[in-house]
Amino acid sequence: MSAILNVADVSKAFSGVHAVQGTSFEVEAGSITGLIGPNGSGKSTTIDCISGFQTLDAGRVLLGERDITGLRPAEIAKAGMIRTFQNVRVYDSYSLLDNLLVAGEAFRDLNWFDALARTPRYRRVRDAAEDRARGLIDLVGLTRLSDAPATVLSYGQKKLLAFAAAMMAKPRLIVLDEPVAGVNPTRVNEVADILRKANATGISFLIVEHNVEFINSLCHKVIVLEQGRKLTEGTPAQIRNDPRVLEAYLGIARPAAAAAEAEAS
Ligand SMILES: Nc1ncnc2c1ncn2[C@@H]1O[C@H](COP(=O)(O)OP(=O)(O)OP(=O)(O)O)[C@@H](O)[C@H]1O
Repeated sequence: MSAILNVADVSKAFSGVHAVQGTSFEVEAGSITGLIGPNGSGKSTTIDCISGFQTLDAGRVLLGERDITGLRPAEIAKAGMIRTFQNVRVYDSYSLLDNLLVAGEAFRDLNWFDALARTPRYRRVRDAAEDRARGLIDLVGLTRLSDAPATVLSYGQKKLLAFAAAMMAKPRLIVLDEPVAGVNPTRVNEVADILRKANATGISFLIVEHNVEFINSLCHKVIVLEQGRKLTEGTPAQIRNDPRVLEAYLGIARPAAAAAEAEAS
């Protein structure tokens, strides 16, 4: 399988704090990959560096074949990678539909005359964008609210809207920052199903999340960070049974035999 994202030896420090130290990993095309680790292990800084919201001190980031190191977030988004934020960003006074039309920059290539005169070109662009937006609103299960202002949505629903907005631009890779943090636990499986459906349309995902159960149920591969470095990576089953991961999370001393076995692997 080829990589949609290749992160090579990325480092970032903040006035002496080594938030990320020589981290390398890949996201395979078509996969859902999880990025986990204890508080302060460098997850947010890593995805900030990948998506252009932080400059790298060292390292390289490839999106498919393209070197995106040092590009600005808007350029990276144009190249096909969209990143969402833990704090949801939606326009409360806009309808769900308008939120998606704005996010998808549906009218970017139209001039003022097209818009003012409602030219056939304008109508074509608008209809295509609206069809896509309505499809995505269906995908996230908010159909009955499409024309309501986003302010009526619950926090979890706003996260789903932000996710639909990220999909508007037809990205190849979406980086999700804690998609189920603060979401009602009864709704977490629904979010997982929505992400699986989106993944089935060909979009790859890199997901930062504290909810390890959610990550294990969803991801093909999981990368574990600890103190700014990659501790390990593997399938959810491998990660679940890795004593080093348990130790990183709980800070517990591992039995000598298990530690030796983990180091030998
Ligand atoms: N802007 C900043 N200025 C100074 N230090 C920072 C900054 N951003 C992150 N750090 C530090 O870098 C380290 C990694 O932080 P980061 O937020 O990337 O970890 P995280 O794994 O995302 O944590 P959490 O799970 O708590 O969100 C921490 O020690 C943090 O205090």
